[in-house]
Amino acid sequence: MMLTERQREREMGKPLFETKQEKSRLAYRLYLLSMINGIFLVFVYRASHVPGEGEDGRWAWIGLFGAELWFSIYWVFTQFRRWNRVYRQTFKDRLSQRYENELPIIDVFVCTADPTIEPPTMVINTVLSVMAYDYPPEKLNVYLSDDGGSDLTFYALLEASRFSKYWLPFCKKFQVEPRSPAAYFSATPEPLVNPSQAKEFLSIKKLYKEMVDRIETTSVLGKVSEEIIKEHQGFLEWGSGSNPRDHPTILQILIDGRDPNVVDMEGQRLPTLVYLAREKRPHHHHNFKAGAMNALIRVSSGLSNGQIIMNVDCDMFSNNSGSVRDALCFLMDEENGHQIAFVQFPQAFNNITKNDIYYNFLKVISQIEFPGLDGEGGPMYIGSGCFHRRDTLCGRKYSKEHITEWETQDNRKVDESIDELNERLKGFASCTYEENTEWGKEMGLKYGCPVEDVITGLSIQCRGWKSVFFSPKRKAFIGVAPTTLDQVLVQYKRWSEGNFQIFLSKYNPLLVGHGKIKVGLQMGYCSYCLWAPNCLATLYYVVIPSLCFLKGTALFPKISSPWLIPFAYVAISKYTYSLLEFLWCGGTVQGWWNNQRMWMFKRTTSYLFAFIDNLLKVFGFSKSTFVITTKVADQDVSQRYEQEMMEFGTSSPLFLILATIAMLNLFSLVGGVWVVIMSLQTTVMAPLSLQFVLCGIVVAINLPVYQGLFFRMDKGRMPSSIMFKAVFFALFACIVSLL
Ligand SMILES: O=c1ccn([C@@H]2O[C@H](COP(=O)(O)OP(=O)(O)O[C@H]3O[C@H](CO)[C@@H](O)[C@H](O)[C@H]3O)[C@@H](O)[C@H]2O)c(=O)[nH]1
Ligand SMILES: [Mn+2]
Repeated sequence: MMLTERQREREMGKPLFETKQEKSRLAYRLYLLSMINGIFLVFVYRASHVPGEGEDGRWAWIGLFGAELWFSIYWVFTQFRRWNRVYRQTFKDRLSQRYENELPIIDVFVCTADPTIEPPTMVINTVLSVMAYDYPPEKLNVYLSDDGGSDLTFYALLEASRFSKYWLPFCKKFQVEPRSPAAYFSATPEPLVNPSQAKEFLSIKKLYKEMVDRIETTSVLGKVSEEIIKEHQGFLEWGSGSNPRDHPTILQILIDGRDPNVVDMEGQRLPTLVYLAREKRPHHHHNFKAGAMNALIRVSSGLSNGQIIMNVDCDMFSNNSGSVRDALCFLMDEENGHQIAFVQFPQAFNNITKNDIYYNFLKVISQIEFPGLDGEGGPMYIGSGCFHRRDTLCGRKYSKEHITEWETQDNRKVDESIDELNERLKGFASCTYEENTEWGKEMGLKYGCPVEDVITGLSIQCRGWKSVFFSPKRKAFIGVAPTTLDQVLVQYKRWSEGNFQIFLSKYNPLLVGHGKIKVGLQMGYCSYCLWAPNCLATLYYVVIPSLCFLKGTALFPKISSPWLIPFAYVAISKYTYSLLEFLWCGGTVQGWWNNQRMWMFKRTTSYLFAFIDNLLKVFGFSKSTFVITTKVADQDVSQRYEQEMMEFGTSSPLFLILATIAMLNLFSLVGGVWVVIMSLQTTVMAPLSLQFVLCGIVVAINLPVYQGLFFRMDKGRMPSSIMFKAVFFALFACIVSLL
C-alpha cells in the first residue's frame, strides 16, 4: 500500500518505538539508603574491634574486613544496573505503512564450529528459522560460517536449501510460529480443524523427517556418501587431504536470491543462502568466533552488502518471525534511530527445568539488569540475537550530521561470472587478507578477548552510539543451555575471564568510557568485568570463618551485642531483596536457592581460574582460548538434568575445589559443634553463633555436593578420586588451622 505524501507526513509524528521508564521506587531507594547505613556500621565495628597485636584471629579479622569491603564496593556497582530501567515497545504496523517498499537489505550470520557438539540438524534448523523471517526474501541473505569446515554441515545445508522451498511457503501461508521446523513439529500437534492445512502439515512433516534421517545417517557414517557427492559440485572442495584446521576457503552460494527465477514451490522468491568455511592454516591464528564474524562481514559485503547485520549462534533459532521488523523499528525511527548502533535481544533457552538448577535462564539479567543498562545508554552486545548497522560494526563514529540512506539494492557486479564472483569472495576469507589492516582492531569484532562481543559493543558505544535492549512478549531467540555443571562452569570461566581481561586492558570501561558513555553504564560494565576478582573475597568468606569456628576464634559480634544488628540487617535485607527480585522475574523459591548455590560455585571455581589465567596472561604465560559449549547430551545425562540432579561425572579440577570447600565446612561445623558440646558451656557458643550460622548455610547449600560425593551411584556422581583428595585437603586445612 502506497501512502500519499500528506498521509506520510501525518504519520511521521508518530514514533516507530516507545520507551517506558521504570523509575526506581521509593521502597528501593529506602532499601539502598538503609543498606548503606548498615554497611557503614559494619565497617565501624570492624575498624573499632580489630583484635590487638598478638591476639587470636587478628589476621583473620583483617582479611574479613577486606572481603566485606570488596563485597560492599561490588554491591554498589551492581546497583547501577538496577537504578533506571527502561522497557521498549515497537510499532511494526507503522513501519510497514511507511517503509514497506524501502526496507533495507539484511544479512544474517549463523556461526558454527564443530559438527559433533553442534549437530548439523540443529544448525540447519536455526538457518531455516531465519530464512523464514517475515521479510521480503529478496532482501534477506543468510550466511552460515562453518569453522568446523565440515562436509557434513555443508551437506545438511544443501538439504536445507532444498527443504526451504517447501518450508518457507508453508510458514507464510499458515503464519507458523516458531519457524524452526524441529521446534515447530515438536510443539505443534496436527492441526485438525483445517483439513487442507492438516494435509500440508503432514506432508511437510514427512519431508522434514526424511531429510533429518538422511542427514543423521550421514553424520553417523561420518562421511558423505559417493552418491550424494555426485549431486553437487560443492563437495569437490573437500579434497582428500583437507582437514578442519588446514584448508583453503570453501564458499558455496546455495541459493542465489538475486536470480528472480530461483523460487519456492509457490513461485515466490527465496532468500540468498551461502555456505562459508574461511581459510584455515595451522600457522595462522583464526581468532575464534570474532575471526569468523569478520570474514562473514567481508564476504557478505561483496555479495548482498546488507546495511543491517544480524548474528546468531548456531543453536539460537528464531522463535519470532517479526524480529527483523522489530529491530528496524528502532534503527529506522526518524527521531531517535540514527543514534542506535545495535538492537540486542535477550537469549532464552528451551531446555530450562522448573527450578533451573544451574541458573541458566539468567532471568534477573534479562528482566532487570539489561533494561537497567538500557536506561544508562544501552545494553552490552552479547554475541547472539543482535542487529547491527554494518558501518558501525566496521568502525564508523557517531555523528549527528550523518543521515543513513537506506539502500534497497545490493551492489553486485552485473557483468561478473559466477566463477569470478566466487574467487573474489573467497579472497575476503583468506588467512592473509587481514594482514596489515585494522580488522580485529578498529574494524569488525575485536580479537584477543574471549568475550569478543562485549568488548566490541563497548567500543561501539564509546564511539558515541547508543544501543537498545528489546524483549518482545513472544521470545525472539531460543537456544540450548548447557546441561552439566562442568559445562556451565567452563562457560562462566570464559565469560568472566574475558570480562576481567577487558577491565585490565586499555578498554577498561572507566578509562575508555570516561566522558564518552554515562557513568552509570561504566559502572554497569564494571559489575560484569569484576566478576572474576569476586573469587578472592568469596573463597575467604566460605573458608576462614568456618575454620575459625572450629578453632573457637570469634570473628563476628556476640549474639547479645547491639553490633549484631547491622550484620543481620545487611545480610537479611540483601537476600530478601534478591529473593523478591527473583520471584518478580517469575522464578521459584527453589530456583532462587539454586541460583545462590551457583553463585557460590561460580565464584569459587570459574572466577578463580579466570582470575589466575588473567594474571598469567598479563605476564605472558597463557593465551586466550575458546572452549565451545556442547549442545548435545547423552540420554542419561539429559535424564538427570530433567530431574534436576546436579551432574558432576568428570574429575575436573573445578570440582576438586567445590568438594574441598564442602568437606572443609562440614568438618568445621561438626568439629565446632562437638567442641561446644564437650565444653558443656553455652557461653562458648555466644561469640561464635554467627559463624555457626554461616558455616551451616555453606553446608546446606552444598547438600548436592555431599550427595554426589557419598550417596549417589549413577554416572553423574563425583568421581571417587575427587572424594579422596577433597577429604584429604579439607582435613589437612582443619588440622593446620587448629595448630
Ligand atoms: O572458533 C570458534 C568458536 C566458536 N564459534 C561459534 O561461536 C558461537 C558461540 O559459542 P558457544 O560455545 O555456544 O558459546 P556460548 O558461551 O554459548 O556463547 C556466548 O558467549 C560467546 C562469548 O564468549 C559469544 O560469542 C556468543 O555469541 C554467546 O552466545 C557458536 O555458534 C560457535 O559455533 C565459532 O564460530 N568459531
Ligand atoms: Mn551457545
